[in-house]
Amino acid sequence: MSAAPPALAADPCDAPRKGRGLLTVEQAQGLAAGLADGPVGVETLPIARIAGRVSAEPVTSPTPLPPFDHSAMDGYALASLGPDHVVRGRFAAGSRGAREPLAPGEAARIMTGAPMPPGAVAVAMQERVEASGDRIALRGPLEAGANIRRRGEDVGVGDVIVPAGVRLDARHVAILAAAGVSEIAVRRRVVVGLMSTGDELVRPGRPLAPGMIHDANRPMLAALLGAQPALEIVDLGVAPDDREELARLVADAARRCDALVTSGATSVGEEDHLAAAVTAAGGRLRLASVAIKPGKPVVAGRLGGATLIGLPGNPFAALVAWLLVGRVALERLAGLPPRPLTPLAAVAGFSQKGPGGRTEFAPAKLMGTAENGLPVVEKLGRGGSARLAPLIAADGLAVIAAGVDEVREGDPVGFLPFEAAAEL
Ligand SMILES: Nc1nc2c(c(=O)[nH]1)N[C@H]1C(S)=C(S)[C@@H](COP(=O)(O)OP(=O)(O)OC[C@H]3O[C@@H](n4cnc5c(N)ncnc54)[C@H](O)[C@@H]3O)O[C@H]1N2
Ligand code: MOO
Repeated sequence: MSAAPPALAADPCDAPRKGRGLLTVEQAQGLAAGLADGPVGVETLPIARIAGRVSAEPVTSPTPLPPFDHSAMDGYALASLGPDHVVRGRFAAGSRGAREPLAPGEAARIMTGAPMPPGAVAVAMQERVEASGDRIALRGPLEAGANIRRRGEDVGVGDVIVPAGVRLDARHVAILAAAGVSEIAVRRRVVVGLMSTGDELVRPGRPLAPGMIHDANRPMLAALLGAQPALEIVDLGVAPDDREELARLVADAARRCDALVTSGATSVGEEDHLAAAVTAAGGRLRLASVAIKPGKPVVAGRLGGATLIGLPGNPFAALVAWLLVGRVALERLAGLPPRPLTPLAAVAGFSQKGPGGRTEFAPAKLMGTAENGLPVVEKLGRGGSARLAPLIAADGLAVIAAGVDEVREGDPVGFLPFEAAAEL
């Protein structure tokens, strides 16, 4: 976990802007999280449908696990630790167990998972026993308690088996099922509206007139977010570069969504109408310049009950701004604790001048291991926030810290694997 985000004004939109300076990533994350309206509501789901959702409350176990003392091995339950025993009785998993205790010198045939008969002090694996008729001899010494799993040794009654605010996966389903819990309270899906802005944008599949390009950002974000069960995606299409129409569209979207993620129109051009449109629709926002390269211009705001995140139009810039800043708002809405993306320590397999005041993110591949044991990162492509091809061969992003003057081969850099960024 990185340091806590800086304290925010009651309404982060009112937070003072420090001159024309860039926000650090942590400040921008604090802004995005502060704008989100707290976690969404709660619903109860059967455990078969909770994978990928977020737990809303701690779940305690109504039962001890294991529920009774039982054998961890196929073998013999022994009433004493001496070498020789007479075998009396047989217990398989699912058997109700014995009423009469074993007496010293007695043993019972027992299978893995069967309840321990009263009077038994250990289980000998059958491989460690010489059996002849109804008598067995141990091949070696055995400690008291050997191969017995005790009632409650894994989970006690009332122990928290699933904390609140975790993304649920197969592990959680397993422990809930084992404890006999069939349904739990989870956060409802966060409804996320995706909108691209720009008169030049055409849906993929349609032909391009002169000056037009295909919309890449909305399909990219839909793929990134649509795969997450904690989210419900609403495709809001492409909005034109028209202030009034954009204001109407964002106002309508804010009524239907918990979060509205747009791309384009964040910058200073004459057709960059997002800020004015949100304001005209009655929203509040902060135009932030974040110290990341690419992805610097980000709009964060609130419109009605919705959190608004406006990403830059260039697709690679939109991706980086999403991963570093926008994602944090959805984490908060989903009821997850902040999970900063922490780059892995690596060394540069390249040389370049430093990125100046912004932390640089570049498509990159891991290429072997340096003498110091750290992975070597090779940058791909020649940079550029509009280029997508270098991402295809990349395994993740090279991270070059703001303020570094020059990077030489072997210098420390960060590496952010794509897998680490795939979820909220
Ligand atoms: N004078 C300045 N110009 C620019 C600045 C600046 O500081 N001063 N910042 C540059 C940076 S950095 C970025 S990033 C972009 C951000 O621009 P916008 O967010 O306003 O985005 P647009 O102008 O609408 O588009 C930029 C670029 O991206 C293409 N685009 C937009 N949406 C999509 C989409 N859904 N799929 C694919 N491509 C998209 C658009 O056609 C433009 O080529 O501003 C710089 N300018
Ligand atoms: O930083 Mo812009 O976000 O370079 O493309």
